[in-house]
Amino acid sequence: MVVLSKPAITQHFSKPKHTAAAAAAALSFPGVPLIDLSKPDPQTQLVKACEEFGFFKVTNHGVPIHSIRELEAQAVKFFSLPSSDKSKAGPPDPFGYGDKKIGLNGDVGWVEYLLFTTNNQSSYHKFSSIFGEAAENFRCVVNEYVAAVKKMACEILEMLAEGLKIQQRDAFSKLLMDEQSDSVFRLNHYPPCPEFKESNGRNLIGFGEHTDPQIISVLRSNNTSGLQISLKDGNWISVPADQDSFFVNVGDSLQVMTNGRFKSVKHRVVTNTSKSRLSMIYFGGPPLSEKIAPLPSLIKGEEDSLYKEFTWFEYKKSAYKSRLADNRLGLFEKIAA
Ligand SMILES: C=C1C[C@]23C[C@@]1(O)CC[C@H]2[C@@]12CC[C@H](O)[C@@](C)(C(=O)O1)[C@H]2[C@@H]3C(=O)O
Ligand SMILES: O=C(O)CCC(=O)C(=O)O
Ligand SMILES: [Fe+2]
Repeated sequence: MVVLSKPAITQHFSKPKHTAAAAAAALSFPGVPLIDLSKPDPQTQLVKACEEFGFFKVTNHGVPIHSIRELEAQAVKFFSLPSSDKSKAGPPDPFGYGDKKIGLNGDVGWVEYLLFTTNNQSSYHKFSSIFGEAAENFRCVVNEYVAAVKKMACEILEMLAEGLKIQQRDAFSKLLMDEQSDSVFRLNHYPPCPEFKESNGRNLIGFGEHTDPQIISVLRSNNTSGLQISLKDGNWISVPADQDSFFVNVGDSLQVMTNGRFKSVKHRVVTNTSKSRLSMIYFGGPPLSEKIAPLPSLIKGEEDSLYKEFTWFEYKKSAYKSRLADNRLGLFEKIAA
């Protein structure tokens, strides 16, 4: 277990709402779709999971265990440093170390984090002042992990294209494979939050509800729970932690490219009262100049495109002006006649 020092509570954090309806929904939920990548033909299962939940869990993923362990060790080492050292790797503008403040528009969470680009290494400069020569080691460990997770993400995207009967198998994966792919890597550390244990049994928000803007997100965490997803009826479901598996989210861009057939899942993280949560997320995005629009083969019969075409640059620019919980795709939806 990762046990790191906890920061003082200095700000007001919202609390997730718990209702009887949410408890009932949790009881009827069949569980997070589980896809074993070593089994033949997971295409149909993958498509179904993306349509129903926009979220699934993957086992037999092929990401080397040593790569996961080394990255976790580096992350624990970094987040254990004194705040005065960690803040030298900030601010997250948009890459670097951040503490409690998420984005630029007033969102806060019980979380500290590191954000990196994956296609240019400039986000590592801030590290050299803290880690010295070890910064190079940190960079190698992150690069090795990201390469392995990106490979898995591309394989999943190719199976999804096959499952959707898209002629071009790499219609989605080529965007992540592109040298200019605007992908992001994030390490999140949620310190335990015991101060509120007695208040009313509820946990605070670690990372507020949102959808991910990119094509696909691949998340791995330690064995501390906290991640929740929103079902279509709006009820929240806790995702049991599993440090040996990966969790995959459909992002807004994939929802658009599939003309709304796949759902960009709303998710959030609640804090744990006694254990710290450490998560590592790869957000696979397209090049900035890429035009995002529904693939023609996915617009059925008389159906119209639900979205106006936009470039990833345009989407990102508007996303970074939004609050976490905003419906970022709203601006790009076509108004039904
Ligand atoms: C409040 C914000 C943080 C965020 C940029 C934004 O303005 C809206 C989207 C947020 C999000 C969510 C998914 C990823 O964690 C992230 C890196 C991304 O691409 O979009 C974050 C952004 C962030 O933390 O900078
Ligand atoms: O840390 C987690 O488990 C999820 C965080 C998340 O959704 C994000 O960083 O976009
Ligand atoms: Fe997210």
